[in-house]
Amino acid sequence: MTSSFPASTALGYPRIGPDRELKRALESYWEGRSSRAGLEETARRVREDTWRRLAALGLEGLPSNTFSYYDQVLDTAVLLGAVPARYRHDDDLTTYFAMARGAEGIAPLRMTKWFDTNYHYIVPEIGPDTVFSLDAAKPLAEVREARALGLETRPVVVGPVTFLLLSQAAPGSPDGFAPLDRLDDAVEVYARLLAELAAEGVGWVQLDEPALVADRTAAELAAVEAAYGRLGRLENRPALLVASYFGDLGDALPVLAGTPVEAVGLDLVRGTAHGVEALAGKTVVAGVVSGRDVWRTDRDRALAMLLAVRERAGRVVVSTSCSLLHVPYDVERETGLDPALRERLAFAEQKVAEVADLAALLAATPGRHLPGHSAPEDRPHPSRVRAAEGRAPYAVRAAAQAEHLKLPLLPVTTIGSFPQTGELRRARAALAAGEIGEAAYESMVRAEIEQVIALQERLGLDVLVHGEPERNDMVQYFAEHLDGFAVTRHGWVQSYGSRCTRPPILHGDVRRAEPITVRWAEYAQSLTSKPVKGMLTGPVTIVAWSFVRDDLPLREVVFQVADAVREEVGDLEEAGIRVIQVDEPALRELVPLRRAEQAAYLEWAVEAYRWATSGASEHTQIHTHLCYSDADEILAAIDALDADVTSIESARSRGRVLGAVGAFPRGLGPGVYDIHSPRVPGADEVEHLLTEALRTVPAERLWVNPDCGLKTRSYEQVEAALANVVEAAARVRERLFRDVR
Ligand SMILES: CN1c2c(nc(N)[nH]c2=O)NC[C@@H]1CNc1ccc(C(=O)N[C@@H](CCC(=O)N[C@@H](CCC(=O)N[C@@H](CCC(=O)O)C(=O)O)C(=O)O)C(=O)O)cc1
Ligand SMILES: N[C@@H](CCS)C(=O)O
Ligand SMILES: [Zn+2]
Repeated sequence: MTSSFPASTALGYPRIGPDRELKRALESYWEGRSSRAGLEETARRVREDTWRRLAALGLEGLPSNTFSYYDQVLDTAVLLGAVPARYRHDDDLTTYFAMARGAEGIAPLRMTKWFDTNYHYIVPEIGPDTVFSLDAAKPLAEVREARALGLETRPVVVGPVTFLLLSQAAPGSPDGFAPLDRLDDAVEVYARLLAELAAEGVGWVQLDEPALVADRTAAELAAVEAAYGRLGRLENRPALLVASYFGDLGDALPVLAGTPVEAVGLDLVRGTAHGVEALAGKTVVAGVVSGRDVWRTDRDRALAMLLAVRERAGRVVVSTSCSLLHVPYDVERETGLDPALRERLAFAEQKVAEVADLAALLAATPGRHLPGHSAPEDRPHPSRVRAAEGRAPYAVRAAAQAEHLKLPLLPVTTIGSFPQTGELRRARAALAAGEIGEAAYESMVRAEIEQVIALQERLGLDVLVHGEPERNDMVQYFAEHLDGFAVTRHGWVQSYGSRCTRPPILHGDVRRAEPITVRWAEYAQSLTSKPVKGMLTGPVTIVAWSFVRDDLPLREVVFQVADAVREEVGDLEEAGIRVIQVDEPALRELVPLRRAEQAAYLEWAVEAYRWATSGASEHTQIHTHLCYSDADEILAAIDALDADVTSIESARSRGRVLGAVGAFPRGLGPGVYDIHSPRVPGADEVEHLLTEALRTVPAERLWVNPDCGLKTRSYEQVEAALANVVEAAARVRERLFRDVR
């Protein structure tokens, strides 16, 4: 049955296209500007180019089914037939995109973070009555497509345990039901998938199980044993690689070792080779080339690790630590980077070449340990954490701010960004290409600020924003204005669906040479007597959404950024800005996957935020904003940030969020407008949400705001939605006054 595993592989590859070809094809298809055939042709070309390139780079084991029109978890739900009835449509692609993006009158499935990355997956819904049925069309088609090019591939599918652990219970499921309860039924579909792939002549299949690198209960480990015991004992199946990544397998390693799977993938960058002896007799797919950073691999260190694993476990394959989905395509295109920096960098192409080189080196190294090299250890670092001298107590601040700002009850505000129009993005691209000058671009930004302020005054908002028109991205913009960062021209990484970011590269000591946002905030404030909220990205988020130097502990780097943010807060205050928001949407994202490490992280992350904001006077109102994450899990840390006002995503998961944060002791703005959907909420709906919020949040602490920034929406949607939000707040205020009288 088993052919031996090729000597080198990658667990997955980017799929948006080196020039974001898939993004453009998807958006054009969604907007009705192109046909399904056009989209399929772009997708086929992206896959073909990827396989050909990987083969040309010398990679032996090529992955397939790593392409996706939207998300690999959603693809797995389709593969298993787990499509909720409300999304079903005659056309399979219409069904698929309805789950991802919603359809007329139907909200999409929830979207959340993929482990501790900035990639977002679609959360499947599994209930006691979900009928699983195999739809193997996609993995089979990719195998055949590659074969037509003369290339054999290894289909990659999210494994059953991770799939079910990442799923949510379908609405109406009985209390106590968990999707993992359906393991046996799901595994039967995986069994049928393996049989179909075997019939197709597929030699190896990769089942991804990153959920196994987090703490797992005994019952969950038993599920791993049951699933891979059952799949391993199948008679007619391809050989199985169970791939773990983003950390150490820990207790799950001996469990997997006891199952009949042929290969186990280990992340040897974030994890260790601890316990690898247990895998003797299996193939270890050794992830020594990082899929999470952009640094060149230390060849000696990687080879030492490979030799140590070979000595202790036997068969070793050189691989990436995880899919390369999280890094850009090709550093060679970044001709604008300082050559000294570029030499230190490796994007997906360079990482694949490193894998192939290491495999050749390993094959040519007969010995065991490399003389002079032991398995690498972390270097000790001095720690430098600043203790923020706390601000005045909240009650004192609240009184000072009430006096200073004179805001109405239930103040209405937004999270910062207004729609980023095509015109603005095109102008920025033209500025970068030297087609227009700085002055022309800046006058466009100023005109946009004027319009955004005028719009908010017309609609009757209480705390205004300048709209962030000058920012390409809430992290990249700051990176472009701080020393210690480099930014790329083509380094796009998929964030969700067709949306991408270009994570900056934090390579040196971070320093703010001059104020960054002050002139825009000052200009906006000059146009209105209402308070304009200064808008900054917090230190944890700037670091979380960048590729970060690996020669300093993360907390050191975060504190360097916090210094810069603190200086900016001071300058905004000095310029007369009375409300300052410091966003930390990535606070949850960096929480370590293992519980034992979480408290220490949260402690320094909170301390960094407080350092960034605690220089502000008691009259200055500090806001923070969080989104894209389950705030309930880090509530104590959010509380400890000590911001005067916290806005939080909640329009879609109301009950859960309010249940958790309702008793928050300072200002709270649970989002009342789901900005991820093109839908415009009605005033009645917002009024209902506010009324509901008032059951747990006292009126004097309740704020009214959308879930997140408005940059992905159109002005048409935003104007209509904000008008309804203002109207709803006015109605509720009126009701509150009536009740008092
Ligand atoms: C809040 N979110 C963010 C995350 N990470 C970030 N780094 N930033 C975030 O805001 N993580 C969690 C969430 C994820 N959400 C999003 C939401 C939206 C996007 C998004 O819209 N991305 C844009 C790219 C944005 C950008 O940087 N644009 C540049 C480049 C403009 C451009 O592409 N120009 C074109 C020509 C113009 C044209 O024809 O339109 C070109 O150069 O070819 C800019 O504005 O200057 C996206 O389009 O994907 C991402 C994450
Ligand atoms: N101020 C940012 C936060 C997004 S999380 C925005 O409004 O887009
Ligand atoms: Zn947000």
